[in-house]
Amino acid sequence: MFKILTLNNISILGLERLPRDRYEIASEIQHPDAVLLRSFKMHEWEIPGTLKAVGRAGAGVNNIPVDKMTKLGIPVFNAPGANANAVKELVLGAMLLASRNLLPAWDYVRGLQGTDAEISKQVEAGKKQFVGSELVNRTLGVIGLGAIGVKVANAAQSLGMQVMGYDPHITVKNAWQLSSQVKQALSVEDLLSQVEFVTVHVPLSDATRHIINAERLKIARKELMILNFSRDGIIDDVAVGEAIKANQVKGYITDFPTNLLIKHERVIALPHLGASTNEAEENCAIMVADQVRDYLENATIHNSVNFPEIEMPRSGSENRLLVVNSNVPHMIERISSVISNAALNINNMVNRSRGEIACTLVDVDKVIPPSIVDDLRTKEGVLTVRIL
Ligand SMILES: NC(=O)c1ccc[n+]([C@@H]2O[C@H](COP(=O)([O-])OP(=O)(O)OC[C@H]3O[C@@H](n4cnc5c(N)ncnc54)[C@H](O)[C@@H]3O)[C@@H](O)[C@H]2O)c1
Ligand SMILES: O=C(O)[C@H](O)COP(=O)(O)O
Repeated sequence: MFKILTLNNISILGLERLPRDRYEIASEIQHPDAVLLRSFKMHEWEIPGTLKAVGRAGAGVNNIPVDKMTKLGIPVFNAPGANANAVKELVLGAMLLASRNLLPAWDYVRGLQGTDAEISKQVEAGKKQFVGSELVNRTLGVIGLGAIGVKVANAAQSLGMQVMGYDPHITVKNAWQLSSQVKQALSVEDLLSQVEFVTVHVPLSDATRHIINAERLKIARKELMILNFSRDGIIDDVAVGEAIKANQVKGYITDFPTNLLIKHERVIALPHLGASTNEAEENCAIMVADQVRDYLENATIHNSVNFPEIEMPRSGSENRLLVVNSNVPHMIERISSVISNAALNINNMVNRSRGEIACTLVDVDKVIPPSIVDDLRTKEGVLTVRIL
């Protein structure tokens, strides 16, 4: 029986992928084999010795101590692209909210009083305060052309916007999916100097922290509208506040409210709603539950942010061994010597590495004695060993 600890609410459709005869799932459980989470901040969380896998039902993993997990030999899975459409739709909605002054207009209407005829009169008299502008022909810059950025760029293009994109690490797959009408910016500065709207879709890292800052805002086109549906910290909120005051920036729409900007009249702050649709929650939970299950049962690794992709079809042999080890010389030699000393014959074997980590998956001809786990654990470089 595998024990799964949920650190956030995970869609039931995802949890149903883990059969109850083999999985015990709870939000409080001792000695979990895996955790499933969304935005729970795991950095201060005490990692149980039994933990074998972490499944993030979403895209961003900055809430997870990924480096620490790697050192412990624990793969972290996420759900790439599974909530991208939800974010794309909210970004489009946010641009429409801002460019048509919908929030102040709504506030105005809610304050109206009188008979229907009087309200109608006030509507016609008041509407001139809320004249907006259309998105067609407006310029949008997209920083980060991954699962979300590509969808945002293509959708904005199809609404008639002129779109520029910046992503020095764009994948071939995403480049193929990007509309050929999207122009390539050569730098963040190049992009900011040309666009009226900018939206960021990058993970939070040292390289992306404050990717829009005071320096860059000085170069930006006047009256820039900034959208942040990525993460708190990617935009320098203090610099944006100052730039709004100086009329360099027209407005800021963020999914990550802070005290500084929460009540600012030219800031629209939402409660981290980007991925909060039924569809996205279900897609993410299903994807990550399937991946964690396949890892626990077969040692298949798909969509891990810190481990290599690995898969070896079951050949009828149920005697499988997974060794997670440091990616250093002589590991295969050490592992195979323990296996041959136990008089086991290797039927199939796969070894894959990524950065400092390697995984060795071995199917053998006989039942694996549990003592082999202890033998392997004593070998230099071995991080974790499992019989599956
Ligand atoms: N608001 C929400 O609810 C919500 C929902 C989903 C994702 N997100 C955030 O959005 C981020 C992106 O999600 P995604 O699914 O598109 O991820 P993704 O991995 O598919 O795309 C990220 C892209 O950013 C690019 N990138 C990295 N560093 C860059 C840099 N310095 N400059 C320009 N581009 C850079 C990468 O090359 C990649 O193409 C997530 O990491 C998460 O933080 C927020
Ligand atoms: O990175 C993500 O996928 C989003 O920020 C969604 O976070 P959530 O799952 O907590 O809504």
